[in-house]
Amino acid sequence: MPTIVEIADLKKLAQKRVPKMFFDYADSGSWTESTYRANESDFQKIMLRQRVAVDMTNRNLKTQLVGQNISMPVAIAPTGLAGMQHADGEMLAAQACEEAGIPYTLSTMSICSIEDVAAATSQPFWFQLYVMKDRGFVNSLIDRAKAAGCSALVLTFDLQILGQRHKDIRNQLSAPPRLTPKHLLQMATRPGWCLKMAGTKRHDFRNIVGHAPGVTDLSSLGAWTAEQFDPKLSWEDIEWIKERWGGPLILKGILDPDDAAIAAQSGADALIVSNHGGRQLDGARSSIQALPSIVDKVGDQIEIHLDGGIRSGQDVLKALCMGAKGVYIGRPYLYGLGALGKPGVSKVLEIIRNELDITMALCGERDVTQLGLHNIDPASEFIK
Ligand SMILES: Cc1cc2nc3c(=O)[nH]c(=O)nc-3n(C[C@H](O)[C@H](O)[C@H](O)COP(=O)(O)O)c2cc1C
Ligand SMILES: O=C(O)C(=O)c1ccccc1
Repeated sequence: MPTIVEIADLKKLAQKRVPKMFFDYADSGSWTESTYRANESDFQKIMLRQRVAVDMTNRNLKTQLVGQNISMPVAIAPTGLAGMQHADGEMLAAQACEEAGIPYTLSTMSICSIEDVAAATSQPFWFQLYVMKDRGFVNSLIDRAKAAGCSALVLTFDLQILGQRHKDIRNQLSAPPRLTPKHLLQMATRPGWCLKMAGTKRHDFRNIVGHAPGVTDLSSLGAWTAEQFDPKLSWEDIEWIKERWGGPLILKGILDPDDAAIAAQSGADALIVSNHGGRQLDGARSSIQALPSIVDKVGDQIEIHLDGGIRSGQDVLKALCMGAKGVYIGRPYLYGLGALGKPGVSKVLEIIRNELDITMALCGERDVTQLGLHNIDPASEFIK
């Protein structure tokens, strides 16, 4: 077993353990992947101010997101097909989050169902909603999330149609799902993964299979989902969703200050500055570059979260200094899951927590809620 020091170590291990088409699915962005790369590399353009001779005892990482107490300002981002990185992936990741005291967000496109994850945990988790054309089905998802005790709804606004994903197309990982000889070969070279998958009944999109009309197997599921994402989704839809849901609502996928201004008036409790991890509009700016103009415009009106490119506790700190109240991690937790299952996700959270704590102390700060632009070197890019 290699020594695991940073997130990149878990990524290497996941690549060895997860069949290629599923590792690539998690690891890729859309088209040329320039936005995906910028999400990560733009964090390097921000420099921190080193301060010394400050009392570093009694440091605090605890904070709140949408009024809920959490042990550090980090949540798990919703990711479809997480259960393909590791058998029962969604249940295991939710358990790791529960132990770490941070929110887990379950994707609409999950392998395990809302009810599976509720049965595997004892603390509320968050649910991410995709608005489908079949509004009856959307209503039933909202009702099921409520019944399962979910404590926030994350409404994704940046996937009315799917971005162009070249790696998925090359790997033939597209609707309708079909196993090719190449897929079988990729799985055969990952026997540990196969054994665990053979040991679980949860192989399909259980939020959908058995709940959506006419979806009975993988092939009818592919046809149904391919035509279900709603190209007519609009700001007006927030109203009926908010009313039916009745709890904290978080709007995900805002990158432009003009959209942020509308989002701030929409009745949502928070927005997530996000480009879907560089998986939708390739060529859009990175999340961290987009953050300052959105904070400027609506920071006093709505709680602002961010995701995209967070690969360390230091990245978390930079996002907080620039005005995000909390961040989400997508790929890092998927790497942990693919590498080691639940202990891998716990390890990711432990690494990030430790890096955040040490970086904060070396910046001369003791409380994560007190970070701000005063901790950023004014010579950094994206800083006015
Ligand atoms: C494999 C994968 C699947 C994803 N599926 C969803 C999804 O089902 N719903 C959603 O709102 N976002 C989805 N996203 C986007 C993430 O929620 C998040 O915005 C992104 O991963 C953040 O960037 P990061 O991976 O660099 O942390 C997905 C991302 C990945 C990598
Ligand atoms: O892959 C994604 O980013 C995503 O959001 C998604 C969309 C449709 C099915 C599964 C995942």
